Amino acid sequence: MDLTLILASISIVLFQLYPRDFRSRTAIAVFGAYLKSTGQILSSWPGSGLFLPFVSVWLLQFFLEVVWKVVLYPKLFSPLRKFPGPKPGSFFMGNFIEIRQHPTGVPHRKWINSIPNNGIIRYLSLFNFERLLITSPEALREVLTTKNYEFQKPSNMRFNLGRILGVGVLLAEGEEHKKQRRDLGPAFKFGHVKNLYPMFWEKSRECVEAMTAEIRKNATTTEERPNAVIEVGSWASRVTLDIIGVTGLGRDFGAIKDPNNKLNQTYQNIFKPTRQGQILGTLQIVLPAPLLDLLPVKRNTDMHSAAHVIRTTCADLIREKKERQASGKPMTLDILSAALDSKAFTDENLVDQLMTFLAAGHETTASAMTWAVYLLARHQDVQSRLRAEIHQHLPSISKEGATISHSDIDNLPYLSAVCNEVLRYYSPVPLTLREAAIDTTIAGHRVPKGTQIMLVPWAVNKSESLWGPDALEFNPERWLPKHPGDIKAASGGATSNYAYMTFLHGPRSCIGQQFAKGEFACLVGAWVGRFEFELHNKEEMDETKVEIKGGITARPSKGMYIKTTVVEGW
Ligand code: HEM
Repeated sequence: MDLTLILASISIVLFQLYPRDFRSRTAIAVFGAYLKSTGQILSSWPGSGLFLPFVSVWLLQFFLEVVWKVVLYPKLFSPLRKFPGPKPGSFFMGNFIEIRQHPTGVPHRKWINSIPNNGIIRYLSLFNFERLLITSPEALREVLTTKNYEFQKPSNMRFNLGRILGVGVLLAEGEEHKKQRRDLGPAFKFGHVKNLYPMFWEKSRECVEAMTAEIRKNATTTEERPNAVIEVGSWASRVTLDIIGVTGLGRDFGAIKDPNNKLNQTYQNIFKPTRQGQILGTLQIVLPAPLLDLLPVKRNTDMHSAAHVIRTTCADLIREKKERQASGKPMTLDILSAALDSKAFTDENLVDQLMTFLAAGHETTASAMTWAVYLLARHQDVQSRLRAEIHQHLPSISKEGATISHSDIDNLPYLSAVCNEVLRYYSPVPLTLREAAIDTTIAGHRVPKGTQIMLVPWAVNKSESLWGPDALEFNPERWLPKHPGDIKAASGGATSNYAYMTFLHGPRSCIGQQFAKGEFACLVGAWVGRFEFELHNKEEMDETKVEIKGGITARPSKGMYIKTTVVEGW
């Protein structure tokens, strides 16, 4: 038999066994070149050197691999073909074009509500790479809880996030993750978080006072009450950065006072959507992220210098805190102090943990605040009712020194309902992914190692089969008990807790969930108590007119401009 044919057959087998192994392809090419040089194969080919045969065999394998992976496997052989899914829009690019044309998670939402399925929808990404969208509580429970460690974060995601968020608990896997989660647990327990509410409130107060001052300064109208158009997203980022600074790390970054604060600017730059960022993100579907990171382009240079600023800030914070500890001064109530007390982390690892808390703990809540203001501006009735509750039950924010406790905030039913509904409707993290670390099953179906699993809060949180026919409506009422003992209200009337994916579930759910909910409620309470919000751009009453940037968190790509009026006397 022709040896070329044998080589090609071996290649196909190896491609299946080692889909990403360039070494096997190279080894076969070397072997092929050797056989050619000894005259055993391709003897009619011109030239006697090794280079040309090596390149030819290498390219032949590459070509076969492409044909196998892009056409034959996904279209004819994959065991995942049995799952229902959207019709591919393109022969080579599957559903990728539709995904690119819409904000992250929006096509998935359409599919979840239009494609009958039993918990899994399959679609195709660029070059027909397969993706499984998990849709039912049973399948979500398996991926997130019972088989949690069988589904890990893909390596490109780990690399990308690791640059800015550090390799802390968010990116650890397996036993290492279990240990880190256990050691950090006490700092995030409600028993600790509830003591942070007065600090959340004090920072919220500082923020509304600074916003009020800016509105009064810019109010040019002759209207009775001072108002101005402000970009709420940047205020949200500044206040949440200061809150995580004080309550998480024991340092006031001063971003509310100074919009040009270096750390704030650094985060703004890296979370800003850029064309280069998008192109690099797309290339990662086919190329390893560490390779792309070597390209000398502006996006990479920006990311490297941002990582340096963030890492240095965190290392300084740890040094200061340790000096304080050594000098016997009383320690503050923050998460870093709790982590130091646990003595479970090396300084280097603590830097990574802090980087995680800083980014994961402020961009997410800032996104939630931006969407809260947008939704309240669109729903004036909800806004007025919420303000009435706040004015009736919370102390005036003008009173310096007046403080609140966790129960003052958590006992306001309408505030809780509005916050839950905002977090359901515009989940700050629209989509996250996992990869099957071993051959496994979901809902009894075989899922091969390496399969990409999509967890999409923007789809599941609005699934009509889980939330009912009004899933796509903003309706805080769903979180209020309809009658005494109505326990379904606690899950917004959904059929399962897994319908609410904002913080995920299971061992890898958001460790900062209680923190985030308390902080968010304090901020919403303070902002809505002090301001009335109206859309500046009336076109945005139609939510499809708000351009949304993709990325780790979802935010309006051009900012959220809101006519903000000061409510006097509170
Ligand atoms: C509204 C605000 C927030 C939302 C919507 C949110 C959402 C999430 C989500 C969806 C994850 C899982 C990501 C994944 O595994 O792919 C996560 C993980 C995490 N979040 Fe949050 N988060 C919020 C606020 C916070 C805050 C305030 C902190 C810290 C103070 C925090 C710290 C973390 C950490 C450390 C993890 C990793 C947990 C682990 O893997 O064990 N988050 N968050």
